[in-house]
Amino acid sequence: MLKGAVSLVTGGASGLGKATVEHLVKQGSKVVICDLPSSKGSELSKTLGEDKSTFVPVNVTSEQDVQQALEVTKAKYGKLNNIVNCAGIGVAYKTYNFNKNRAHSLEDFAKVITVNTIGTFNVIRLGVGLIGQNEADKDGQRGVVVNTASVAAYDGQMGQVAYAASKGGIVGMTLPLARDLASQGIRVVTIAPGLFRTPLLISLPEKVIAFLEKSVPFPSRLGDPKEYAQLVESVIGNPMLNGETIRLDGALRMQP
Ligand SMILES: CC(=O)CC(=O)SCCNC(=O)CCNC(=O)[C@H](O)C(C)(C)COP(=O)(O)OP(=O)(O)OC[C@H]1O[C@@H](n2cnc3c(N)ncnc32)[C@H](O)[C@@H]1OP(=O)(O)O
Ligand SMILES: NC(=O)C1=CN([C@@H]2O[C@H](COP(=O)(O)OP(=O)(O)OC[C@H]3O[C@@H](n4cnc5c(N)ncnc54)[C@H](O)[C@@H]3O)[C@@H](O)[C@H]2O)C=CC1
Repeated sequence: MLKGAVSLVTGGASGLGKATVEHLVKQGSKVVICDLPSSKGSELSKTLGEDKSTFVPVNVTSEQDVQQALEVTKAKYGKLNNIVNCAGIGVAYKTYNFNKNRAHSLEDFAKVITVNTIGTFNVIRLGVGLIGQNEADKDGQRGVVVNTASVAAYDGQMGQVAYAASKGGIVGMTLPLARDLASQGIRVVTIAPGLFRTPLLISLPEKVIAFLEKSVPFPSRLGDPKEYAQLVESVIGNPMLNGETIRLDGALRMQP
């Protein structure tokens, strides 16, 4: 399924995106790594081999950047089969800080929605144009889009109002996207990870990580980003998975 395929991974220079890039390359896909210019995407591509992977500096919120990445994809590999949206950010502020009489800044809220929700949609709306040019396989399929939400879309903790809203937006757009793109044989599936050992997660205070880790019923540990990449492969490989969000969380339900 992945042998000979071409995949574009946003946020591909770190954490879940990086593990996905490495896994897809191992399975025989060419991969376009899209991440911020400041990221380590270029080094990653060199390590994996520049024939198998290409880094394109991309801010997912920019139409021009995403178009540029699609042009590079077409010029270098001739087609696009899969998009995996991993780029994302978070902030941790309560809705109102009653100690300082200060409301959550609207700028912070908007920033998270812009990168996580609008950025994800921006990449999909432009990228499916290229996927749609593929010849359909015998099942009528032309390609697959995999998004990354979070369990915070369902049980966001205090201080996660912006992040949870941004991820809820991704969960909410999954079915209408799948419906919009069905006529072209493009599937859309979202993964809602629990807690994975990535630079984003380990930037939380150690105490918080230890508490969160213990709250995962089984296995009671942080997930390995490779386990996320393994699910991406399964989603791409299973033609009946569509329009759905899958929790990947060891049965975690986060506490308030
Ligand atoms: C990554 C994934 O996808 C998976 C996950 O979800 S993993 C789970 C991640 N969970 C989180 O990140 C939890 C986020 N929440 C928190 O960290 C905390 O609830 C919190 C920091 C937001 C508040 O902590 P707290 O100690 O209960 O609140 P509080 O004492 O009111 O605020 C602590 C500090 O937060 C900041 N703060 C809180 N509310 C704020 C606001 N509305 N505006 C600006 N700053 C604020 C301030 O710096 C404040 O310090 P001061 O009191 O000195 O001003
Ligand atoms: N680590 C975890 O436990 C969980 C992570 N997630 C989600 O998984 C995704 C990946 O997260 P991690 O790998 O943990 O984080 P990470 O911080 O390791 O990687 C995120 C990558 O996205 C890139 N990025 C950020 N803003 C961007 C933008 N505007 N344009 C292009 N690239 C941008 C960053 O440069 C970084 O390389 C995020 O969407 C995150 O919200 C969801 C649930 C749990």
